Parts: sequence; structure tokens; C-alpha cells
Amino acid sequence: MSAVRQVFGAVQRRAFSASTRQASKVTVLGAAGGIGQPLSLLLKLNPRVSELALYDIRLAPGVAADIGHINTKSTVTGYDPTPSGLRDCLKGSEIVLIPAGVPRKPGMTRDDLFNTNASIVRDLAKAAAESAPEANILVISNPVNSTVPITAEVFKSKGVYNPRRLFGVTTLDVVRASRFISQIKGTDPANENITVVGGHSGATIVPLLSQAGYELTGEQLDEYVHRVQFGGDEVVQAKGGAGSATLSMAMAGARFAESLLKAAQGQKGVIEPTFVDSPLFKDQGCDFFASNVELGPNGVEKIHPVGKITDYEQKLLDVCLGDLQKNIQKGVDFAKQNP
Ligand SMILES: NC(=O)C1=CN([C@@H]2O[C@H](COP(=O)(O)OP(=O)(O)OC[C@H]3O[C@@H](n4cnc5c(N)ncnc54)[C@H](O)[C@@H]3O)[C@@H](O)[C@H]2O)C=CC1
Ligand SMILES: O=C([O-])CC(=O)C(=O)O
Repeated sequence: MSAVRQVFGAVQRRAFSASTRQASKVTVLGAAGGIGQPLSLLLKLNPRVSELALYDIRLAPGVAADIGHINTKSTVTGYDPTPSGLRDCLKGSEIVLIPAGVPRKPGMTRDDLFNTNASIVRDLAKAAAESAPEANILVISNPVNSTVPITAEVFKSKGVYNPRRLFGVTTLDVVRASRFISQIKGTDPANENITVVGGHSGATIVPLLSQAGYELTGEQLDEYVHRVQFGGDEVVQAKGGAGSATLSMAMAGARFAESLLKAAQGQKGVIEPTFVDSPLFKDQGCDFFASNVELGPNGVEKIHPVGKITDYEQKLLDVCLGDLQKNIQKGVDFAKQNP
């Protein structure tokens, strides 16, 4: 037997034995996109997922047919882009991941995506509020700082808002922060876990390197922080107009979904960074804020405070809060004015 077959066989055996213990429907809205396809693939490989439901305005049945040939136990269904297709795709879901929307091109900010993505997310949020009001909603579509508040407003307007079940996916910022410090320090990135707080765009992304015991200074610290804050731009530039991060984002989204499933299935101490309805800076006009969050069977279990930070990090946080407040308000205003 070849080495590849041996490894794949081992993965499969583990997958089948674990999957007998779980039954979780996971839905991906935007499943045929640059993120949606590899994200769906990774979810198909996750034995905690028993049913994978894929929706897009194009090609979801094709993606489902392809992924559906993978010999792990979960079922995969691609739904037609119709109201009833969307409804069926959502019904009974424990987790709904939303990577639907347009990505950036060089020269654009995430906020430049607002005009297109705000209404896409609003409409999908409406469908989710109607057909899966108790699901965990994981918003990937940018600008996350605004699309999460839009989703909250939609759920509120339908009377089904549960702040413990709405998450902006900021995992990629932590993945990058961990990878980038390992490149400087020569460590194994798998062992790094840099806390990143704030939001998910430019100056609202605040890495707290000091909490991991690192003491970069001067230009090296500035460069590190800039790379974490603008890591997305690095990929946008490198792809030269063909989109933004998709593969690393798929990994980050799959990791977050896996953490939620673990927590739902009773595992304690599952902590992920995420942009949630948070008490931490409400007094400064930020109803949503990303920090480390302990997950549980009911979604958000405990929101960790920012903790001890340096003066340098405090300055970053001050800038973050100013920008974030505006991004959040923009989302809230849009949802109220365009119900
Ligand atoms: N939160 C994060 O860390 C990250 C977020 N993103 C964001 O994720 C979003 C998606 O990025 P990509 O997958 O690269 O874009 P893409 O253009 O490759 O895929 C988007 C998919 O959404 C679908 N779609 C559009 N409108 C839809 C609707 N109403 N219902 C269902 N599906 C719909 C499209 O048909 C397409 O297949 C972008 O807004 C991007 O900025 C990207 C990377 C990281
Ligand atoms: O940069 C973008 O537009 C996509 C994104 O959110 C990221 O890669 O962090």
C-alpha cells in the first residue's frame, strides 16, 4: 500500500469512528466561491459534521456532487438558488457559515465592499433568521466590522436575536499573527497563539504580542503589527486582481466551525478569538468587539477581557475603537434604513 493510501486510510478510520458520535448539519452560504469551495472540502473531511448543505447563486449542486464523492460519512447536498432552495439548505442547521459576497481588488479597502456585500449579507441573514433562528451564524463576508452588526439587526427585527450565537470570523488574524511571529522568532507556528483583539480591518486589528511574552521593539514591532493588520492586503496584492485570501481563510473558517462543534458536544475550555456582541467597549460606542471567547453548547460562554497590555498596544486599541465604532454604526444604520 502506498504511503498516501496508508495516511488517507488512517484519517478515514478516525473519521468514521468519530462521526458515529455526532450529528451536526453545517450550512455554507456562498459555497461555490474562492473560500466556499475549500471550506466545504475541509468540512467534508470533518467527522463532527454529519450533513453538509451548500448554497450559492451558482454552482452549489456541482460543488456538492464533486465533494460528495469523498469517502467520509457525511451527506452533501447542493441547493438550487431559489427561495425554497435556500430555506431547505438552512433548515435544521447547527452552524451557518457565510462567505457569500465579493472580495477585494488591489487598492480597495474592506469598507469599499460594503455597498455590494451589505445587502447580500442582509438577505442571507433574513433567510437564516426565518429558517434557522437557533443556528450559530458565522459571518465571513467583508467588511466583517459592519456585516456582523447588519446580521444582528436583521435577527432583532425578526425577534430571534441571540447574541451568543452570532460570530464574526476573525480567526485568520490570529492564524497570521501566529505565523508571522514564528517567522521572526524561528518557532513552530503551531505552538504560537497570539491574542488579537478589535475588529477585522486595518487599524482595527490589534495584535497583543506582549501577552505571549514577546518584546519586539522599534521598527521590528511596527513592521510586525503592520503585517498582521494588513496581511489581507499582502494576499490581495499577490493575487493581482483575482481576489483575496481564500485558502488560508477556508482553514481559519473550518477551525472556527470545528471549535464550535467541539464546544457544542461538551468539550470544555474551547477558546477562539471572534467578533461578537460584547460588553467590553459598549461604553465607547462599540457594541461588537473581537477578543478571546470561550465557546460552549449555547455559543458564547464567556467573553475574555483584553487583559494587561503595554502603552504601545493601548495606543493601537484607542485608534481601533474610533474606527470600529464608525464601522459598526454604518452597519446598524444600513440595516435600519434598508430593512
Ligand atoms: N473574515 C475574513 O477573515 C475574510 C473574509 N473574506 C471575505 O469573504 C468574502 C468571499 O470571498 P471569496 O470567497 O474570495 O469571494 P468569491 O467571489 O470567490 O466567492 C463568493 C461567492 O459568493 C457567492 N454569492 C454572491 N452573492 C450570493 C448570494 N446572495 N447568495 C449566495 N451566494 C452568493 C458568489 O456566487 C461566489 O461563489 C468576501 O467578502 C471577502 O472579502 C475573505 C477572506 C478573509
Ligand atoms: O483582505 C481581504 O479583503 C480579505 C480578508 O479579510 C483577509 O484576508 O483578512
